[in-house]
Amino acid sequence: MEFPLTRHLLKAEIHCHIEGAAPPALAARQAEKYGVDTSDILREGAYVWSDFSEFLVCYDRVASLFRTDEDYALLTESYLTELAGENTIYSEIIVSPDHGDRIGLGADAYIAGISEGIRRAREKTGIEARIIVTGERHFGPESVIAAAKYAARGKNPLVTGFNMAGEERMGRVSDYAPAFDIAREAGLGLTIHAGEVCGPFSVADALDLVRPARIGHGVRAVEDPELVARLRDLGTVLEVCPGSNIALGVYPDFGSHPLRRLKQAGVRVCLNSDDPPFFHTSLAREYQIALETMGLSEQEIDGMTRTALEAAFVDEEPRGRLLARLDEGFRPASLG
Ligand SMILES: Nc1ncnc2[nH]cnc12
Ligand SMILES: [Zn+2]
Repeated sequence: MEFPLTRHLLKAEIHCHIEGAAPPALAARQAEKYGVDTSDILREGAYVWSDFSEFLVCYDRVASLFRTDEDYALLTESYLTELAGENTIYSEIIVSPDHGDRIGLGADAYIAGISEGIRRAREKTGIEARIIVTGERHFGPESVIAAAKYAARGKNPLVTGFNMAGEERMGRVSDYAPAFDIAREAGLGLTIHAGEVCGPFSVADALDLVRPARIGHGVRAVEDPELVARLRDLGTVLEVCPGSNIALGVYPDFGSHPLRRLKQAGVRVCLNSDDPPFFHTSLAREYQIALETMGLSEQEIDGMTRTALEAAFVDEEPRGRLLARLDEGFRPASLG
């Protein structure tokens, strides 16, 4: 789908799960290739799930359809090429070594395939990308700690950050804090899914125990004004994914989504797609909704792109180049 109103704006995102970027048509081809019955999760060209728990099951099933390094190279290359076609200059991809292990590919080959996809897309389009290793909370603290140890080995220079995704209602952040200690010690950037399904306590726990530079979602912090002030004062960046929040029923519609309120309260926020085809969205659609439905100006949207690049887990040299591109690239539609 085309989103012409924000076509001219340069874009960046720092929160997209690689398997969550798989278009249903590609997942169907993968299922055919490996002889897997997906009739319960894939119907009429769309993923089938009805709530957050079912979404996570569906996600893990789709992940299991990608089984070789080349499968992952193709998925990554096609996602980034599509993003570049929407004027995106930077993307951070969230990857889970557990998925590589679960299909018997192994984490090294899994990440090598994703890195190859990044290389191919960059060569074709110039898009820059980095990899954020994530632990999956519903696989338990041991697996999240193992993911952190894996990321901390620092074998691949494209791996620049550590995250925790998955079932936010499982356990407390304190159970998983040792994983973040390992990642911090290794110099990785830290971000954590919090305040998406659970309320402000989850964001407060993350700030207390993980001290992340960024939080995945974090939107439910809006329910606690003191927490909002704390996020503002700390300068913590919220990786906001409005389309995901609406699809998962965190908010009933874009009119009630707190992105604008958080931004007006001085919290640093940026736009992200999360798992675009699962939520019938794309980064371009998120930009268009921010403009058309949430009433943000082009300047404000461009400011969020700047925030994403400022908060990106990338070295200063490429960051400088990306920010310079953004500065050169900004032309409000009204100026033609
Ligand atoms: N929105 C989301 N929340 C938590 N874990 C996820 N994994 C993929 N998408 C996710
Ligand atoms: Zn996410």
